[in-house]
Amino acid sequence: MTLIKAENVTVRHGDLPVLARVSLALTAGEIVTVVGPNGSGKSTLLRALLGIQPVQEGRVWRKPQLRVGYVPQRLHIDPALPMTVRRFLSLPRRVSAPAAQAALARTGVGDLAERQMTRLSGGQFQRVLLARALLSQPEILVLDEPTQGLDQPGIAAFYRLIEDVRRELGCAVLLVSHDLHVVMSASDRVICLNGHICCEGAPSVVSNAPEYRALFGLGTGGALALYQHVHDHAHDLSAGAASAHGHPQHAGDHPGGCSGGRHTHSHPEKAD
Ligand SMILES: Nc1ncnc2c1ncn2[C@@H]1O[C@H](COP(=O)(O)OP(=O)(O)OP(=O)(O)O)[C@@H](O)[C@H]1O
Repeated sequence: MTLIKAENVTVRHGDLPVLARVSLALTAGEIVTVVGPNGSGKSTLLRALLGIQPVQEGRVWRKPQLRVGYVPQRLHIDPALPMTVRRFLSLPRRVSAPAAQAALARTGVGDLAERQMTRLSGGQFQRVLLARALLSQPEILVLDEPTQGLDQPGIAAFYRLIEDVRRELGCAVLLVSHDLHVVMSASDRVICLNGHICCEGAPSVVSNAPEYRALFGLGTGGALALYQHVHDHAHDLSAGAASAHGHPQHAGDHPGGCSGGRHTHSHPEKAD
């Protein structure tokens, strides 16, 4: 079932073109990650899909009465304003104590209900935000860089939590992330954005796409190999062998950036 669909969406901030003719569809239950350089329009895309960012061209369709849990990229809590975690969960809508406690327990911070928001660590803060997003029983969780500021173990733990939540609730997850190697292990689908969709598809396909490599380089490709490359086949390095792995959708006629250049089928090895 399709939850959100964008067709040829173009967004400008004033004169600045930010998104050009972006089309995508999000399906129930899938984990989709948007990757791309700083300023490539990731947050703008999420906001456009949620209907909080006007689009200049194209259209966005959302399933009627779609329940969304959204964690924005930035959430400023005034340090001068005392606010417990429990109270934070009741903003803007009041929730019952058992519902709040269940959400906190689900995200692993059940003991923090009375803690001041400003006293939380980065990882605890993100888990509280996720707990708040879960209160609406979302059909889709939309998370904008949910692991910013976390260390590597914290990032990995957070992604495991998201996968658990997805499995239990059956919700879709759309997230923006710069944690490329974790993204590749945890996503069903990756969308590589740079003002337009450069490439998209299964992680194994995108990480080998020239457009992706043009943006993120081969260094990341090496790290990705640890996660996603199951080496269960013999290599035929002759011309044309590349097609055996499938290639992502290309959106080759977009303006600005993401030129893939020459396509060589580089093939990272599994480190075993
Ligand atoms: N409200 C706004 N008004 C004007 N320009 C904006 C606004 N929001 C974003 N922009 C510009 O739009 C472009 C895309 O911003 P966006 O936040 O969507 O990128 P991003 O890919 O999420 O970046 P990052 O990875 O740094 O978070 C940037 O050039 C940004 O400066």
